[in-house]
Amino acid sequence: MSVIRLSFPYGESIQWFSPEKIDQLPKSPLKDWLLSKGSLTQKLRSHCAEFEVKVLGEGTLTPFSGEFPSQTQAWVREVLLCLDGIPWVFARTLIPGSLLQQKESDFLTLGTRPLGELLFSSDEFSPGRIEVAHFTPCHKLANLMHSLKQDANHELWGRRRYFSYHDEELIVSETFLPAAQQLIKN
Ligand SMILES: C=C(O[C@@H]1C=C(C(=O)O)C=C[C@H]1O)C(=O)O
Repeated sequence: MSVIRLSFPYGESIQWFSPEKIDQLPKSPLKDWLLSKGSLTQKLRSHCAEFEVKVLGEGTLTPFSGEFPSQTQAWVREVLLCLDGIPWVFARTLIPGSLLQQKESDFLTLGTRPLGELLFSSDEFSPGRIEVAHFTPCHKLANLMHSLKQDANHELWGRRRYFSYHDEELIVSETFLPAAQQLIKN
């Protein structure tokens, strides 16, 4: 894992669309996973005996252009969500400094606890709109797939959710890795 941490951040600039703008969403059940409103952590936990959050890295970075237009810097957390040792989801969360300051200890001490436990444990955060992306990973995300022995040429489906906290907003993107897409299909 330490080698993997060296390449943080893995995220890449992706084109996100609101679901109704995508003419070909995947069939269910993958479509249901992409559009599900509750905690992804909870959903994932019900599909495995052992759930683990592997933190790839955290830090203050410049968002990609178009990723968080109102922010020049954001606190970024990238993790792998693993089910029975198999990485199912690459998640990338962006939190603006103004929100981080208000909940600093919560976010900075998360460690390997899932972010969902924080976002869904109180009504302080409200889940908002969902966007969807369909892409083939390139650069470091492709290398990460390769290091995880998953097909780096496999087209991936991801979703991006906005959570509001008073008048602030954070963004959580979750990409379903090839292993997950295979297992969800069955
Ligand atoms: C937002 C949630 O938290 C999950 C956990 C994350 C983390 O620990 O960084 C990131 C994305 C989510 O899949 C959720 O459970 O829905």
